[in-house]
Amino acid sequence: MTRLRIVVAGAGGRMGAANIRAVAAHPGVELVGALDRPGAAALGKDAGMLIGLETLGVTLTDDTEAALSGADAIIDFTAPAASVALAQAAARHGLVHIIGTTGCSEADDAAIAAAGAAGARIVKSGNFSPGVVTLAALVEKAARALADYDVEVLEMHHNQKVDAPSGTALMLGEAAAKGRHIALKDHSVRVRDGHTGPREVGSIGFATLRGGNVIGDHTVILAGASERIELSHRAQDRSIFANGAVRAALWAKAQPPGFYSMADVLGLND
Ligand SMILES: NC(=O)C1=CN([C@@H]2O[C@H](COP(=O)(O)OP(=O)(O)OC[C@H]3O[C@@H](n4cnc5c(N)ncnc54)[C@H](OP(=O)(O)O)[C@@H]3O)[C@@H](O)[C@H]2O)C=CC1
Ligand SMILES: O=C(O)C1=N[C@H](C(=O)O)C[C@H](O)C1
Repeated sequence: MTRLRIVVAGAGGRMGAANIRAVAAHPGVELVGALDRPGAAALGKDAGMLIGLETLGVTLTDDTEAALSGADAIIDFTAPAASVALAQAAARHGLVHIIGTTGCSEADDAAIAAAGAAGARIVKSGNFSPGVVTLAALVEKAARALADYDVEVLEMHHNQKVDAPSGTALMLGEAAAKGRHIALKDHSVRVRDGHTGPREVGSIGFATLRGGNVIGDHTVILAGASERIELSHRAQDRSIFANGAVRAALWAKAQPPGFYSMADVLGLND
């Protein structure tokens, strides 16, 4: 059987290493390219060296067009501007584009969705762990069933994370909002400081913690008058995200061009 030919973008980053490792270990895919930004320290190195393996024969480059020639799919955990540019390249080349990048603006998301309409097969998720995607489905149900409970989303990540709230926290907030048939953007409280007054009824609150090397902890609290439900996920290794991304790439190859979620990959929307 032909293997899916994958380019890892952001190859010199934390998730880049996890993605190279996951691609190298999966029998159904092969690494054919490794991209990083112009000027990145890892350019010119072999991708295998970044993960302490033998050489893989793939050198990190900043030449997107060269890296994508002969590829079927991009796994991209980078930064919003890079993901928008790669989505447009994926549309031009008719590629699968798996996007884990968080912190995208509404305009970034619109440009990425447009690339899906223009020929790319895009799967974008704030979290590629099947456990988190399942948690989101549970949160949606709980928020619907406990319609008058206060929903708060708490997240903690390592001290190098640059965006807040995390993509996962926003995904869980969206799930709660969906359960309540409301738009998250009209009901979210992303920061509290000073004399805030009492909590607004029906709002969905976010709290962000940063420290150490925490990979990613998320808890959704549903607080009622006399009880509190807490739905939590703790990531113990970045391989859960990388393996989910490889799974999404293999799934997306068999789909028509478009914009998909990890819930689609897991069949939760069937
Ligand atoms: N959806 C999910 O399941 C997960 C999502 N993430 C998200 O993935 C993203 C990356 O996380 P992480 O690996 O920890 O971050 P890192 O900073 O370790 O890695 C990001 C990589 O992307 C590169 N990069 C940055 N800007 C550009 C650009 N404009 N063009 C090309 N490459 C670029 C960086 O290069 P340089 O270092 O040289 O700047 C670096 O190699 C974040 O948005 C994070 O939130 C993380 C884990 C799971
Ligand atoms: O930046 C990270 O590290 C992570 N980012 C994603 C997010 O923003 O939710 C996923 C995971 O929690 C790790």
